[in-house]
Amino acid sequence: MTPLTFSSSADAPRQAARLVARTFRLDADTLAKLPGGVSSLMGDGARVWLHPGTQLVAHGVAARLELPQGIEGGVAWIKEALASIEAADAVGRPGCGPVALGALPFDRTEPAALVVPAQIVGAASDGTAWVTTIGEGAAPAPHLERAEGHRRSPDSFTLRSALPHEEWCGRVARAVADIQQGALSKVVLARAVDVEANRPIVVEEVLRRLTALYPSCAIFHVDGFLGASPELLLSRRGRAVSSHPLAGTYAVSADVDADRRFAEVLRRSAKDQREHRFVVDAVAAALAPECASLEVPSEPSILSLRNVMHLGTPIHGQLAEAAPDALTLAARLHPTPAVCGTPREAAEAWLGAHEGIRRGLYAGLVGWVDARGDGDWFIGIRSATVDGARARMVAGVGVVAGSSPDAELVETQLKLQAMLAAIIRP
Ligand SMILES: C=C(O[C@H]1C=CC=C(C(=O)O)[C@@H]1O)C(=O)O
Repeated sequence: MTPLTFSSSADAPRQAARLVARTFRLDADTLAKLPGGVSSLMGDGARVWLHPGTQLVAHGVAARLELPQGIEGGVAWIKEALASIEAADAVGRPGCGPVALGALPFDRTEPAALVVPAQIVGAASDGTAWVTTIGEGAAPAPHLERAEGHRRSPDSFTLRSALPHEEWCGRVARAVADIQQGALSKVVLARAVDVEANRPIVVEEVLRRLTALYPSCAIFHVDGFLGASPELLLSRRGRAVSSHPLAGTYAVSADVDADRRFAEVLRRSAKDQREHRFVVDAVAAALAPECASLEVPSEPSILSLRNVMHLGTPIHGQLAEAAPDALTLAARLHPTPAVCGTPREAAEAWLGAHEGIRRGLYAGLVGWVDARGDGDWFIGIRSATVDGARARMVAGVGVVAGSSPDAELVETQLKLQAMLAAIIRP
């Protein structure tokens, strides 16, 4: 069946009213047939969202939600369109009922789309699991067969930096010089590495490795764009809102004592504190007008991953009564100085002139929103775009006064480890 297409126009809710959604709880017998949980159902074509809070594995498309003017053209209509779908929801958890899921580009004006999947199998952290199906006129019967079939992974790879190291370091030096001249205070410069394999990359396997290596992150896959993001841009559950901005990075070793010392170095680094503060201030300033209360710790804490540790500040608030949905709030925050820079317009202009890569979905928004306005949106970092036997991995670093080009190059290499370890298995 051809999916309905809604675009950011007044008739989206009328179109949505043609759809019917049904959500029911998965019983113990059904769950016993899925020993890996809902992730057992992710084949290569599935849209996947695996986070300790909420897991969603989606198949098919009931509707495409198009944003021809990008998120700049407005996203509030998406929640309204979801709310006008006729829904029978026997579970009532965040992520149940109609959901819009996907990835949105870094560039706010780039045309974008989300989908309302035809089927979503979901799970909450307490083990409650459900299936939602959506169709035109009637909700179809669910398909809960496990994805079978084994495809041979590639065993030969070539890797190439999109820019030679010296050239990329030259751009970091240029950014530092422009910052010293006062043109801007921070810019996040990204670097791409291209992979070519001898056989198509098996997306499902990459996702399984990411899940094993980065269990605290949001593991995602949407049409070849996949990754393990540690950075929560915005989560909304009823009136509760949270964000976890990250910036400031150090290597992680396998030695607990060494890591404790590294964490102390990172905490005391004036350069990293500055780089971090720009992000926290921007997130807090954008959220404050929507909140009845907002808690912003005065000092960052350490978020430790397998390859790197970051300075992170967990921000929590209670939204005002009329506050918008999760996606609208996330779109308002984007792009934060964790992925763009400060001031934002100057950083965007600098990147347009000097970065030399098309970011696409890298450092954009990835996540979901439901018909109540609840949702999770992470920043699409620690990610790659896979197309058959090719993949492009991208990693960026925050450049401020005092940044060293060589150290920033090493930092991109550390960050790239996340996707390298998941994709390159010769
Ligand atoms: C832009 C990226 O990371 C951001 C998130 C955490 C720490 C960062 C940093 O220390 O530069 C970046 O702001 C990336 O991984 O591509």
